[in-house]
Amino acid sequence: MLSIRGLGKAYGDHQVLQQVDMDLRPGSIHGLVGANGAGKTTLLHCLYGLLTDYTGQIRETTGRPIREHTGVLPYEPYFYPRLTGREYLEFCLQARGRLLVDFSAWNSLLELPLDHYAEEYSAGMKKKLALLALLVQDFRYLVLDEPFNGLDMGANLLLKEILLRLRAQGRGILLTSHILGTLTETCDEITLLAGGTVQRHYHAAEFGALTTDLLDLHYQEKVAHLAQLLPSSGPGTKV
Ligand SMILES: Nc1ncnc2c1ncn2[C@@H]1O[C@H](COP(=O)(O)OP(=O)(O)OP(=O)(O)O)[C@@H](O)[C@H]1O
Repeated sequence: MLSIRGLGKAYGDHQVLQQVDMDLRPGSIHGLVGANGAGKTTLLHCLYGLLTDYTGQIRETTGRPIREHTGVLPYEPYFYPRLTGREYLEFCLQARGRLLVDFSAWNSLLELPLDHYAEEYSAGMKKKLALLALLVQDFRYLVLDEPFNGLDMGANLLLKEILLRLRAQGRGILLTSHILGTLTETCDEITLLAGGTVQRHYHAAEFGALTTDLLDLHYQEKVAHLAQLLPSSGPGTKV
């Protein structure tokens, strides 16, 4: 299990995370939600070791090195210029000292033009390529930053199915998303980050409360304010 205890991270004077506790269990899908700027990506970067200047403790409870056993899907995957999709996949495997594999079976699902330059892919295709690089490797944990974002509807459904099957195989998956329905359909538990800390952990039976908690009083105040800015009987309203 990946265990996060008392995690704190600041950028200069800006304390983004404080006293965050969270677990990622093998064989489970854990969603991380929170408003823009709540610190979700920062938490994922601490977990994977892309950021190291944090306080608190992040460890794999059986002592496995986290990086070696964890695959990460960044929010905006980066691709080197002049590298085809296939070369990118080969690069990912070689960088981890893994044997090259045949990508065709997986790619028959994602249907990418692997011999074209990756930097020329559309945003959704880039996300699929970065996903493909994870799927052809055998990770115990997957950390996915907005994996559904940018994918077409078919790919979204397929990704949901892939995640459920990876979970059934015992993988632990941590993902962020702003699409509540997708999260509640796939996750076993969801953590809500607010004000830099965990506002609440929800188990599946409690997901109903999540919508209410997200659309809190603050949101109701904004809707009331919007009604003043855009009154229903505006200048263009026919009478
Ligand atoms: N490299 C950085 N330097 C300074 N501040 C940063 C840096 N990266 C993020 N931040 C700040 O940290 C806070 C949390 O950012 P983060 O990207 O973790 O949020 P998030 O929850 O992933 O947001 P979103 O839902 O918009 O993706 C924000 O206030 C952001 O401005």
